[in-house]
Amino acid sequence: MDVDIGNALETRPGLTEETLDRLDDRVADAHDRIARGMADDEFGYASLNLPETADPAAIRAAVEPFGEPEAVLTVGIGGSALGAATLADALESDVDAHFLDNVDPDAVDALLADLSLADTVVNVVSRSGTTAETLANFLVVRDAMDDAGVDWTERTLVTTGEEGNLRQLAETHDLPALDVPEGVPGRFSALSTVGLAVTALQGHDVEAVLAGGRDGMDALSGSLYESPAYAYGATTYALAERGALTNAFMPYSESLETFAEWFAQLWAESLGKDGLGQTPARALGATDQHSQLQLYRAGPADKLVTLVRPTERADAPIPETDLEGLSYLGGSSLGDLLDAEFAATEASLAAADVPNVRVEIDRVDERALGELLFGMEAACVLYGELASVSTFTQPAVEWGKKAARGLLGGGDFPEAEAVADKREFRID
Ligand SMILES: O=P(O)(O)OC[C@H]1O[C@H](O)[C@H](O)[C@@H](O)[C@@H]1O
Repeated sequence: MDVDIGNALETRPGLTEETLDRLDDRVADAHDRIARGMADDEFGYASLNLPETADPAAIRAAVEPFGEPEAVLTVGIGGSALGAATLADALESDVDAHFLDNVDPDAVDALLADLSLADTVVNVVSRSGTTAETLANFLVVRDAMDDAGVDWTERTLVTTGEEGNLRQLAETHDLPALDVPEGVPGRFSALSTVGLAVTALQGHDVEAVLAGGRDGMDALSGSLYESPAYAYGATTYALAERGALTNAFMPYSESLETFAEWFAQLWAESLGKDGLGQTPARALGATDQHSQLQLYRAGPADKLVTLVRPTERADAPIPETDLEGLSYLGGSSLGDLLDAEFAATEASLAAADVPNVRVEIDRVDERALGELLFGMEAACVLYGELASVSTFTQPAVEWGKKAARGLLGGGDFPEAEAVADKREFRID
């Protein structure tokens, strides 16, 4: 993973080389703290050890009994879905990957109506083993399997923590089960059993993903000038301090569209604390050049744009044409066009003094994705250290979870009482 922060210098807001030098002293201290946390396998920091601690053989052994399925249906939400979805949407496979990460009845119905459940592995994932959406969806899927005459105990893989409803279910029915590693919050679990079981079921190279993560580990050092991940974390932090409160994350590859969704959870849930944080906005190049870019270039000077791309990709020629005015396209390729769009967006933002950072990987493959996922996690942890926030907790999300559970009669949660305080001011 390469990071180019040149277009974050002398912009509005922006950094100077002196700012970066001063920041670099703080990066050294933050790196020491991170390295200590990793060495002690402290909660959260342990996630950065996953490229070395994850066990690909255990993952392969757990998926082996399922043979070569037609599809894998993951039932999970947030960090229990987005890491696997990022890898699945980036890498091509003959095994379709579907994700039930919402409880919209129409969407659930439509997905189940289209699936041949007899040829599908159901991969139910929840770190806590208690998340209402995941368990409700699983009960619906299990019922659908019964209705289709499929023995659900034969077609279900469980990935969960030591306790919780899901662990009990796995034990009661002797289901194949993988453990969520200790000390790893959901949004940092892509490079573990949580993210990689689907990768294995789809026939991808799990070892290569982890090798990419190790490339990222090897690249960490006590200076932002030597570590692309830290350069990204330090730059985004310093820009946020100076008013760049939105980070528009814009991959120039459809295969990385879900990666932007994964990034959004990582950035929002980890860094949105104590009145601080940077709002992740999801965009896609070149599509959003024709919509959101207007705001990014000419709206309030409170943003930075992160432009992500693979430097090598498959290409498709644009046929020659005698259509008037279009000869400049003929003989070129869609890849050339996308690269020109990328360069044009970068230049257009820079010309308007909008800070932007370029993140590049060689190509979209297992190894580069492993490095990219690890790199963004390390960037996020560094940002959290610099901002002194509690990167690995999510109390605001938990609040809502408790309120919803209380409303459904799932326990006595004072948070649920706040629902009655809703102010009304209706206009009919
Ligand atoms: O894996 P689970 O325990 O089911 O949690 C799934 C998601 O639930 C919560 O909303 C947390 O804030 C997320 O960080 C987590 O990824």
